[in-house]
Amino acid sequence: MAFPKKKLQGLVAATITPMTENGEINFSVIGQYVDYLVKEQGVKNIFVNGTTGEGLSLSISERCQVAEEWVTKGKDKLDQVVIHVGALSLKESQELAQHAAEIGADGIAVIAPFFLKPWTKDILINFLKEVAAAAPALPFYYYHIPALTGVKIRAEELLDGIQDKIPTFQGLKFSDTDLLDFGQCVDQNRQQQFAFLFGVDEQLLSALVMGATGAVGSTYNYLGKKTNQMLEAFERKDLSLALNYQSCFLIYFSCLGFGVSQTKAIMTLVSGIPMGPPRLPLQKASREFTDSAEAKLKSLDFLSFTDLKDGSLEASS
Ligand SMILES: CC(=O)N[C@@H]([C@@H](O)[C@H](O)[C@H](O)CO)[C@@H](O)CC(=O)C(=O)O
Repeated sequence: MAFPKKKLQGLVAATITPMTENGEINFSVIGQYVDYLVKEQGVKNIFVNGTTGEGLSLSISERCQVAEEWVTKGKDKLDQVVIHVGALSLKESQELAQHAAEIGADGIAVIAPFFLKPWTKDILINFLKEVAAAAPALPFYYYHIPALTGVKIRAEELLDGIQDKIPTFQGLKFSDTDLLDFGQCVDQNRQQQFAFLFGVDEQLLSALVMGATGAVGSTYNYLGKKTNQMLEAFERKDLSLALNYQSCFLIYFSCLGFGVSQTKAIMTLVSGIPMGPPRLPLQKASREFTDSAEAKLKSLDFLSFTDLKDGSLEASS
């Protein structure tokens, strides 16, 4: 096994899947999207076909095509492309994992199956192990998102001895607000070189304090540059500056809303790249939402939003 590649750390954008107004995938803007992330947001790692990417709402063939497009367009531009391959069917998950390996992805991630659910740690591990075995040369990440899967097995419990069962296990994507569970994951695995990637963007600063080594999230598509400034402030131990950032994020952006539909609308406004509507059962963000988001972003003078270096995150207008 050619492990480890470079450890996955820093910001990882959970990519949106751009769609046309007819609900087809709009592959034509993915190249532009890669350039936007790298050049405008300073984000060089991506997480494809996850929650934000509506991975579970795409067909298997679409998921493969989307993964392939990101890997192809990201070549020599992105550092790491991790593909989410979780599915209700073990066979489909394995197929996606194999495909990710064939196209040269840098890692795979899997959520717990959420219809017929694994009720114990051992059952969940067995499922994950079978998926990981389909791509034995790829780093494997467990994607913990209990609010959406309904699988409440604590991540700390799952991680206990996981590498004995899944030798390719490289880290955890933790999309939950239980910072005690997250902190225990970090604390009890200090000897391992696992990646601890936090997935609740509005709580990232708290997770950094608990030992997060990186973050995966939807907002890094359009707030990557600002969040990188927060990471730098944290690194320099300038906590008041870092806190300024996180508070600003909460005050100014929480009111816009963070669902996939809203994320698509905000990303379209901020990047100028059309993300289109989400696929059913999600609904397109309302006109009222888009208008008020646009007004809000303008009032914040978003793109020239006061930089962290002056210690203030007040809107510049
Ligand atoms: C439930 C959800 O979508 N959570 C997002 C967050 O980035 C979330 O959008 C953000 O914290 C704002 O609430 C990520 O954890 C999901 C994610 O990384 C993904 O798209 O796979």
